[in-house]
Formats: sequence, C-alpha cells, structure tokens
Amino acid sequence: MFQYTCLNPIANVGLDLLSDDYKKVEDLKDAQAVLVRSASMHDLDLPDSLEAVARAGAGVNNIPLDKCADKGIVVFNTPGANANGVKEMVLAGLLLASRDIVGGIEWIKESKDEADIAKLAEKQKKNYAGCEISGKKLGVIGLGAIGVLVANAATHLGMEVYGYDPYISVNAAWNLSRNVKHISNVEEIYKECDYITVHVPLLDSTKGMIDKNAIDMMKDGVVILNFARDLLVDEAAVVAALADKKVKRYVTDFPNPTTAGKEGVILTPHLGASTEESEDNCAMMAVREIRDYLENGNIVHSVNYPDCSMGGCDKAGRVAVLHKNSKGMIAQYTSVLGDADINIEDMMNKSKGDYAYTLLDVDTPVTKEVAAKLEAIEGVLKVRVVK
Ligand SMILES: NC(=O)c1ccc[n+]([C@@H]2O[C@H](COP(=O)([O-])OP(=O)(O)OC[C@H]3O[C@@H](n4cnc5c(N)ncnc54)[C@H](O)[C@@H]3O)[C@@H](O)[C@H]2O)c1
Ligand SMILES: O=C(O)[C@H](O)COP(=O)(O)O
Repeated sequence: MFQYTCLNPIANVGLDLLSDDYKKVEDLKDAQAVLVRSASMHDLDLPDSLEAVARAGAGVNNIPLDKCADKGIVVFNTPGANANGVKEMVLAGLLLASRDIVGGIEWIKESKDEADIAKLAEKQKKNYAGCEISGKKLGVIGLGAIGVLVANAATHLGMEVYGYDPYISVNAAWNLSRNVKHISNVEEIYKECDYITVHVPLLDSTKGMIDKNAIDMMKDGVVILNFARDLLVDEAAVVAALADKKVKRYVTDFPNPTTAGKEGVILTPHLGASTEESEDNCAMMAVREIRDYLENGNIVHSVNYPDCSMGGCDKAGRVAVLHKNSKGMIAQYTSVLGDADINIEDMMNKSKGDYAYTLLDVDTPVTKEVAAKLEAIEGVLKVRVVK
C-alpha cells in the first residue's frame, strides 16, 4: 500500500489512475508521495517517509529541489502537459494588449442604462482603438514547450517571429516552425520587437532578466507579456516604463502589489494552465510518473534526479540507490551485493548534476540488512527495495 497526499486539488481523471494499492492521506507526514500544483513546499517539514513529489505542471520554483534531492526525494514535473493552455492565454494577451478591449467592455458595462448606447458607442470607440498584430514583430524568449507553440501560432497570425533560446532542446528545435527567425543575442529581440513574450523557468540565472537595462533597449510602445513567473521581470521598472509610455502594455498572469491596478497592466489570476484539458493532462502525467517510480523505480521527467528507466522488473528483485554523483559508488554496491551472494542481472546508472541514480535488477531479493549496508555507504542518500 502506498500513501499519497495532494497539496492542491488534482483532477480526478488523474487520481482515478491510482489503483487500490494507493490510499489518500491528509497529513504530509504520513505520505510517500505528494501531488502538488503551485502550493509552496519551501517551508514544509519533509518526512523521511516521502519518496516522490509530482508537480502537476511545469514550474518547480515552489519546491525545494536540492533539499528534496538530499533527502532522496525525487521531484517530477509534467513537461508540455499544460503548454497549449498557456499558448492560448498568450494569444489572448497579444490581442488584449493591441486594442483596449477590456476598457471598451468596461465602458459598455458602465453605460448599460444609456438609451442611446448604440450612438454613444460609435463616438466612444476611438478611445479603445489600437493596432493589429499581423505584420508586427514578436520576440519569444525561451523556446520550450510553451515558447515553441506560441512562436508557431504567431507565424500563422501573420506575425514576424524572432525566437531566442541558447539551450533549446533537440525536440523543441524539431518542432519550431522554419518561419521563426533564430536569434542568438537576446538584445536583438529587445531592440527589434513590438511584442516580447517570456517563457523561461524561474532560476537564479533568469531572475530579473527583463530589467531596466533590457527595457531601455526596447522600442517605444513595446508590449511585454509574462506568462512565466513575475520574478523574471523587474516589475517596478516596467511600471515606471508604463508611466513614461515607453512600454505600451504589460500583460502578466501573476498578480502582486507592484502591478495590481497599475495603468497599462493587464493582469489575469494565474490562469495559464487553468483549463480542463491542461488540468487533466497534468494530473494524468503526474500520477503515471509517481506510479512508475513507486512501483518500478523508474524515473521519467524528474527535475532533480536523472531520468533512468528499465521498464518493469522480470527478475527476482530490484533495488534503487539514490546517491551523490561521486567516484567509486558502483564498485561499492557490487561489493556489498557480491558479499551477500546476490548476482546483478541488469543495471542502469545515470547522473544529473550533483545527484545520481542506480537501478539494479538482482537474482535474489535484497534483504533489509543488505539494504542497510548499501545505505551506510558514504554518499548514498536513500535505498529503495522496489521488488
Ligand atoms: N502561467 C501559467 O499558468 C504557466 C503554465 C505553465 C508554465 N508556466 C511557466 O512557464 C515556464 C516555461 O514553461 P515550459 O513548459 O515552456 O518549460 P520548458 O522547460 O519546456 O521550456 C523552458 C525553456 O526555457 C529555456 N531557457 C532557460 N533559460 C533560458 C534563458 N536564460 N534564455 C532563454 N531561454 C532559456 C530552456 O532552454 C527551455 O527551452 C515554466 O517554468 C513556468 O514557470 C506558467
Ligand atoms: O508552472 C505551471 O505549470 C503553471 O504556472 C501552472 O500553475 P498551476 O498548476 O498552479 O495553475
């Protein structure tokens, strides 16, 4: 029996994929697995029982990744599962920023009791007029799951699209339209584009990347869209640039006191992934990842451990070792297993940064005593007897 808890509501279509071997618990301290969306886990005490965290979504800045890795807790996310939902919000953002659609709708609400509203509207409409996006230049910073979809869709809307991502994956590059201009210096996007949209993860290296210096390089009347994370942008600098009419609109999905209610800011309440389809996709992927890890020891789509998958286990036993990425670890495992007269029939070892993962299929199930010997090796963070 595996026990799990949900720190946010998770779509039922995902939870329904859990078998009778899974029991939901309310208290984190009783859980082996956590399903979470945006709830912050930074201040939580993580129990020793916890084996895995699955973020039903993309951004993992709400999870202490290294702290989890040090405790042998594998953190997963669901790459791409909500990308279409966000793409559609970005397209809406481009249009909302181009004509004052929101202001026009508000005016209608305020004027609803005017008998000659139709005539008044014809006079008023010039106040809400704007431009078309067709023919304008869009800069997409970050060409991952979302950025690629946004870039490709914008080409179909007649935009000239510039794309920047120095770390683009092979898969994303394959999916990117050949009509997207590849930019190798982000400053070209700042200087050339009418609309700039950011789709990078929040990391130490990306925090505040759209700062005053970047804004100063931008065209007068630029529109900045941020459906990634608020801390990527120096929003105080954006609000000042809006007041100076340097920036025409700032469209963002992350309300906070700096931007809420400010002139020129179009704010949505973190709606990017809030569609039935995205919520279902994320929940299903997250649950499948958790199940494959707890039941088979396989890691797929982890953000703090390497992916490492050997499929189902058809040998007598399987043991998983979560460890530091140090020299000489495997020799020590083979020695412990050899001393216990256990033969390794298959194995896989992968590393990611400071952490590594070794899966071993063996001809005799590993006992608690042998597992304890493996766990006592310096640099080993956790040992799981999977079968
Ligand atoms: N508003 C929402 O509801 C919502 C929904 C999903 C994701 N997001 C946010 O969007 C982010 C991106 O999501 P995704 O699914 O596209 O992730 P992803 O991992 O598929 O793509 C991120 C891309 O950013 C690139 N990148 C990293 N550093 C960069 C840099 N300095 N300059 C340019 N590119 C850089 C990476 O190479 C990668 O291709 C998430 O991390 C999350 O914060 C928000
Ligand atoms: O990073 C993400 O996936 C998004 O910000 C969505 O967050 P949510 O699952 O809390 O809507």
